[in-house]
Amino acid sequence: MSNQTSIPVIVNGAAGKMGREVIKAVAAASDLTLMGAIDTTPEHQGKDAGELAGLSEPLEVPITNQLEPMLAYVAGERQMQPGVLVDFTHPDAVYNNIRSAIAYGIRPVVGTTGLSPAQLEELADFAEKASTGCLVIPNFSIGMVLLQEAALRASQYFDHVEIIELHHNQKADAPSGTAIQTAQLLAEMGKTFNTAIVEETEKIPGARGSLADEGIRIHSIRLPGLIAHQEVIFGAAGQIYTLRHDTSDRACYMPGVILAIRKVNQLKSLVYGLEKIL
Ligand SMILES: NC(=O)C1=CN([C@@H]2O[C@H](COP(=O)(O)OP(=O)(O)OC[C@H]3O[C@@H](n4cnc5c(N)ncnc54)[C@H](OP(=O)(O)O)[C@@H]3O)[C@@H](O)[C@H]2O)C=CC1
Ligand SMILES: O=C(O)C1=N[C@H](C(=O)O)C[C@H](O)C1
Repeated sequence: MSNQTSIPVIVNGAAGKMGREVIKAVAAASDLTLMGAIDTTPEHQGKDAGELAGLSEPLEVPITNQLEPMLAYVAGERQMQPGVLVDFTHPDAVYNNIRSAIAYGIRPVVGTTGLSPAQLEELADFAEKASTGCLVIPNFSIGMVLLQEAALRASQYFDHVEIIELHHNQKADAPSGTAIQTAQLLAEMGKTFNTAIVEETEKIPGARGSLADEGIRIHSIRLPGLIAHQEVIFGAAGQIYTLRHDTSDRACYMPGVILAIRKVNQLKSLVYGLEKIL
């Protein structure tokens, strides 16, 4: 692959659980070039990103905490395609990371969850004005897209639905970005779910989970031993219809991440959700 057709990629959160998977996936893709590996963890500064990710050979890309200089460096690289920032960091950091990338003309591919609706709106405005593509994808696995499609079909026939999301206990945000997106998609079907037939009293606050739009409830479970799992449970007289997705390895997200890196340069604004680019 010549430099002109190669896409330069910066991975932010490169020392994290997802970042390490992304480093391996980018290294294995012949049309992508890993230019930078950013992470704020002090003990990983200067380590080779490939070795940290478990590759047998070093990639000669050291982990650094210098995001802005790296964005500037890749933005100045005229012999390659426009650069892409893949972000798997932390809900507190992701908004500023996306703004910085767009300001440098680097296209963000964002897996980090926890952006508020107001932040997403602001970022969409910012990307639009800069005419820069940006992908925000709450879940990169094809299985989740299919689950959500099935849930939308089921919601045409069922008026009662609750979501349970189950994750490892290192997760910072709740509910998960995926559960929020699933509830949003269902709420957009134009009906109200779960009309109460009794007056409920929560004896312990939170017992009935969180209430999203259109009456949809989300329950969040955090336990060691879990990775990422979601159930959408529909109920009607005499029947229960359950949709479930289980993640057993973070490799499941990588085809979606690589597709997003390849597609984001064709966009001129912010796009939310993997289903929009399949
Ligand atoms: N969209 C999707 O399909 C998926 C999304 N996710 C989301 O991705 C995010 C990351 O998940 P995961 O990899 O499991 O988390 P990890 O905590 O394992 O990794 C995050 C890494 O980012 C580092 N970091 C934190 N803040 C910054 C910052 N400001 N700049 C650079 N690096 C930073 C962390 O360092 P330190 O630990 O020292 O803070 C850590 O090394 C979460 O929001 C998660 O919900 C996860 C899986 C799939
Ligand atoms: O933190 C995680 O692990 C995951 N986060 C994303 C989310 O919040 O939906 C995607 C997936 O569930 C894994």
